[in-house]
Amino acid sequence: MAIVLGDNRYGKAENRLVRVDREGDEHRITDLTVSVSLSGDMSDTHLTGANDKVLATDTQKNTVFAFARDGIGEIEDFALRLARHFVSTQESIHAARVGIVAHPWERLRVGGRPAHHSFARSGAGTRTTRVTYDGERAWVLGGVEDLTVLNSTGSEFWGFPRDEYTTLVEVKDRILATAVSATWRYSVEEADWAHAHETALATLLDAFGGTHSQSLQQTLYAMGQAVLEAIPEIAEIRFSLPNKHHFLVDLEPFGLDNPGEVFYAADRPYGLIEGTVLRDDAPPAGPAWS
Ligand SMILES: O=c1[nH]c(=O)c2[nH]c(=O)[nH]c2[nH]1
Repeated sequence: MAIVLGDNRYGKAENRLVRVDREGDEHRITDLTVSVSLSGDMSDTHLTGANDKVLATDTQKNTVFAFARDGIGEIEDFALRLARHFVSTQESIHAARVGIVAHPWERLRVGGRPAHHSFARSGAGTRTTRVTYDGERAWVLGGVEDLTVLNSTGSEFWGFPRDEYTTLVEVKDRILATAVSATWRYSVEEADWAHAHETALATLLDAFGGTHSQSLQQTLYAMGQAVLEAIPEIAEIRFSLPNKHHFLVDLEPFGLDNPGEVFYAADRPYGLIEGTVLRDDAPPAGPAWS
């Protein structure tokens, strides 16, 4: 028996980067969390402690900030620039993964007008990307996290199996709420990323609101199908959807009825509905998800 080094990668995770772009008095904020992860010829550092092939994670962090000096642009492009840089400048680095989460800020209104330099953190979903580059080609993921949505009707759940442990009552009208985490895989290395993201987001929301749902699973598929139909450059989309249960409160002990108006919004446990929707002729994902 021999013991060998398996897969490994290393990098600087969660670099918090804020850039202010100024056009006269008017400012724009880009607020990112950037994670870098590199892999390659890293046997020596693990086996002998020789670090001559290890681009320090501190250098990786500095590179993120230095690259931001000349502008960030779309997060997908920023991630591509960084990933290509690490692989093309360091012989020992064979692959780079750069993940970015963009934290949204909304311009405040001050004195009834859009403020020049005042913002509030907005809560409507967080844009994400992850780029993997192997020296030859790049794989680009886009996505959204924490997009909390709710339908106050138009949702049913019934017809499920009943066994000795089943207490859930069948319903033809319920609240359906979730915090959408979706990650989609582009089949291209270049695109109008901003437009694709906006379209994906608008399509997701439209499908969520527009689907009369028999289950969150059905809504998941409807959202995925709509995104793939709307954006030819997206090959595959993966969802993680917590079912944010809203239970009708029993008001009978207080001598009151509850005609579907008062709910307890449960925190946990929650159903977790996960699934992938993809084109049957989708190109191979390569290392995109790994
Ligand atoms: O949309 C739903 N899917 C389920 O699988 C499920 N299971 C459950 O208890 N409630 C729900 N709702």
